[in-house]
Amino acid sequence: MAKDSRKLKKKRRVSFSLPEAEEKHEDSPKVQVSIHDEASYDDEVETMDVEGSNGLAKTDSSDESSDEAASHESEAESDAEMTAPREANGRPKQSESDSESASDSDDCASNSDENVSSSDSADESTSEDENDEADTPQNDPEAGQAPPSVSSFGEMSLDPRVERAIERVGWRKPTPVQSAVVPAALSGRDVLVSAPTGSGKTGAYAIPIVQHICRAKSLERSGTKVVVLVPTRELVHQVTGVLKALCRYIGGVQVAAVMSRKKGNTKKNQGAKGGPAKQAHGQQASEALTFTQSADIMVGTPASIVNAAGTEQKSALSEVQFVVVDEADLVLSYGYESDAKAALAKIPPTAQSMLLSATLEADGMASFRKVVLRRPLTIKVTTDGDMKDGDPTGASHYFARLKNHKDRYLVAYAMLRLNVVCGKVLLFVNHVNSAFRLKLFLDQFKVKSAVLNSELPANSRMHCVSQFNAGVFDILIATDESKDDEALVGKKKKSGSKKTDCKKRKVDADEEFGLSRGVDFQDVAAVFNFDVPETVASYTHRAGRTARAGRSGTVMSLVCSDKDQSRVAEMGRELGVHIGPLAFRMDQIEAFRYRVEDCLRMVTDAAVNGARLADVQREIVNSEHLQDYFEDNPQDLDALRHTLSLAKNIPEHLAHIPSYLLPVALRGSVTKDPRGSKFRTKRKRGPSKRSLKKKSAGDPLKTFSNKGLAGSSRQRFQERHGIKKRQKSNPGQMMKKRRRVY
Ligand SMILES: Nc1ncnc2c1ncn2[C@@H]1O[C@H](COP(=O)(O)OP(=O)(O)OP(=O)(O)O)[C@@H](O)[C@H]1O
Repeated sequence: MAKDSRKLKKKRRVSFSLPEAEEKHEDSPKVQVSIHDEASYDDEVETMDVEGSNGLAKTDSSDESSDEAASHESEAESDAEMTAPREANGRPKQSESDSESASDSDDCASNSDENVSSSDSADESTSEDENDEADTPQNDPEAGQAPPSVSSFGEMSLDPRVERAIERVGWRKPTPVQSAVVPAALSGRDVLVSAPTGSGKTGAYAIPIVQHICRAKSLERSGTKVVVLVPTRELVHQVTGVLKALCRYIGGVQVAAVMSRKKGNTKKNQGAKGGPAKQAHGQQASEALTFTQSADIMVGTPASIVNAAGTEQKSALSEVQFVVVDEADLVLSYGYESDAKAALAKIPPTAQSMLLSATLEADGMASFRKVVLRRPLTIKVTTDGDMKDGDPTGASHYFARLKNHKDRYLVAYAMLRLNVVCGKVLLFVNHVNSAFRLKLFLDQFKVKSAVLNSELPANSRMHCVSQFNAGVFDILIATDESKDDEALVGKKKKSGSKKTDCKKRKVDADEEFGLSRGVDFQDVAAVFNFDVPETVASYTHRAGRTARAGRSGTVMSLVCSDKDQSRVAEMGRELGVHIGPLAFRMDQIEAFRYRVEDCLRMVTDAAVNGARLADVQREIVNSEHLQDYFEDNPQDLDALRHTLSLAKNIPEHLAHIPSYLLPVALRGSVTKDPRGSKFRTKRKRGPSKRSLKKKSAGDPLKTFSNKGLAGSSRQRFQERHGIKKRQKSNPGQMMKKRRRVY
């Protein structure tokens, strides 16, 4: 029967052309959205092709008049939509235990037996709550069908306040994933979404959530209505921000970032007060728990949601109607598993669910979707292979094969200090120590960078991300510790040892830390895998921090062994992405090896530990919690400040680069002042006439100065004002000239 139904799969293709203004990539790759409807008897697959890289803001509003009519029609119906979270066919989902008992027969979710069994439980539930029944879309005979995708926000029949908020956020057109997912979610269907990193998945679930809240508010329902589960605190903060922005015009909506204190994490969560997180949420970690009791929307990690739910029988989550699991493959597997299960168990089984990730194929997904979703619409956004190098995000992938680990620092020096790479750069390492080693190394060349790692309090981490996004500094070194666990766990999973997986996760410093997953770093020009990631998922999510929202970007992996190289190649194959060798001549930067290795020698283990300590001390000095203490004990504050000032004592001379060391290809591209600060951009205006005169009189061995980024504007300035490039006074050349003349 199941086989027969699979044969009935239909394919529909809809093409959208893209508005010129939004076009960011030169080539116009196709984004394919496929919708697989498990509830449909026909097991229908609907496929749409959308032109445009990453699909961001790239749909058009063709056939506007008919769309408008449809929109008005659906506006009239909208009151009857989006309220009670139910199955599309009007049947509530089975409870977890039910679903477990049914799971044997669930292997093929499209099988018709399952439809029948669900239908029985639906009848029971509808009689239980007649108010809900009146609001559900399930009375609509069409509700079981996959709703058609739309090409504009206007066609989504959204509340005008939500539309206004979307406009305010600056989203002009839905991304392909939003075009397909929002109507499906608004129709009351459970949805399983797989779409590339940076494709706008947050909006795809945030819009239906906010629309749902609008409706619930008008019915004056109290209690928490929506729960969003994410794996890390960074994402809690980010997603809360998006939801708050979309709720901007809806009065009295409370969006709570649930940042509970966890065993062993208390100090971290108590960290620096007054950072952006505090300003954004107005609550401290401990207070958030009380606040969330009445919040309409709760965003949290599985553990924090479990804490917030409390232990009483009628938990704070008993009224939840809508549950979203972002980064679902991670949240529903490995070390998060037990907390996620506990959190979902507290949510009524009738709640509508959405599961999303860029890497949904990961192990363990199949079993969890049975727990969370009932006959969902599976929406997958991919490219058709026309995309540059096959990467759905539009990033270019390279690897640089190096002889040894030290060479990575030489390459980092060339890339960052010699401006081979311009713009914001994200460097991923696998361990905290490696991160500080790299930072101390760059510090010596006065290249400004920051380290983000699990040792920092959550507020400080978020502050750091927002500073990076604001362009206060351009280079961020991120530890991607979570990937180790994933890799380890993945390996162990294969060998079937589940218990060790959970244990491994529990010994982590802050298991709710993670930067490669979901964090919306803005305008990252390049991602460097300074340490090669262990898993394909880790590679995908790291790479996904660049080339977001339709932009371009570069991903570069520094590989130092055959093993690393074959692992990177393997990852490329699995992802369907071409990871090519970087055309980079090491001999061109050999001249810097001596100073690079010299600096590396200075970055001893003691220095690394000192830097880690200094980081913590800085947090203490800035902590608002300790302000009272410092007022009573100023000598302690002075002592800490003194220690910190010593840590900054870095010799000046290495920041300068003698021009004779520079490879010819890079001459003119290196600035006097190292990159890394937004203040550097002041120099882009080019030198003044006075400084030009001064520099032109310099000797040939003088420190390389004020060229490169600034030099190009200098050239433009010179060309515009007819200033001739002065010949360098090379005594040897002068002699030749003289000989020629005489
Ligand atoms: N409709 C839209 N138009 C323009 N920009 C958008 C739209 N929707 C989302 N964006 C922007 O695209 C960027 C990426 O969005 P988002 O963080 O939701 O991606 P994602 O798919 O969740 O990525 P990841 O898998 O890494 O979590 C964000 O900066 C967001 O503001």
